[in-house]
Amino acid sequence: MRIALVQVASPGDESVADRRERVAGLVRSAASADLIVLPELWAAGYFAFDDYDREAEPADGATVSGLSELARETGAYLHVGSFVERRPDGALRNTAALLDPSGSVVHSYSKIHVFGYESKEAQLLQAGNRVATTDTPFGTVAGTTCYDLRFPELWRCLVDVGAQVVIVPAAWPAARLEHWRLFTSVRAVEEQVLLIACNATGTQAGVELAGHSRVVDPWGTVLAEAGTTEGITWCEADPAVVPTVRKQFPVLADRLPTYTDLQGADA
Ligand SMILES: O=C(O)CCC(=O)C(=O)O
Repeated sequence: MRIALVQVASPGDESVADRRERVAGLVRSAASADLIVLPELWAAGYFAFDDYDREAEPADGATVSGLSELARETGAYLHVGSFVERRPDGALRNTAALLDPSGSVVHSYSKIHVFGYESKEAQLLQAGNRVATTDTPFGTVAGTTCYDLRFPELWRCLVDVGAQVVIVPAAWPAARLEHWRLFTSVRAVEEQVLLIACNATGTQAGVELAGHSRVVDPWGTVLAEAGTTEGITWCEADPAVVPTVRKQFPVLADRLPTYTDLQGADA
């Protein structure tokens, strides 16, 4: 499969309408991909906390409907990154969606671990509380978002529900680039998944984003890694690598049924 990671900058002096048009151009130039992936909250800008309420949209709002047309036009699976979703009850969430080539939403995920360190996300957004998978021609796909990378329990849960490919939109700061590299590699190896992570780049509200979008296979091979500029990073990946590695090195099968029994006194 041919993957296009579309690394986007969201400068504060650009209107959201202009950004949507610019990103549409980038997505069009990735039309030969089987899967196109965008970063976390690229339209509003992750660090533009004061704009979240104004830019919030319903699940079928400007981000999903605009990109749904582009999925049809390009004939690719298109991961919209994430957007500030206004739920029917008024709550706001950081929601990601995957569109199939007909433009239909086939997977959606609201970020479970909202981020509170030097971030207002945890104050402003409601945490999601569900994981799910969807079957695609390139395997069983699940999503998580950015900070979720730090929580192995969540990633194990994705494996338990059948994930083979995990798509991760992010707005990970440059200050912790080495953590980004470590976690994307470790989660791919630990969970034996094909991990496709698209990060934001540029500077937002004085915070420099790391870029370095990555694709890592279950053996830990980095199939692609972007630099820090905005644009498309291409990657060829063979989704069969997941069942192959899981069969040849069946570490997931060696998990104990439960680990809670290990706590406390020696038995
Ligand atoms: O965990 C980190 O260091 C970055 C997390 C983050 O920026 C996010 O979740 O948007």
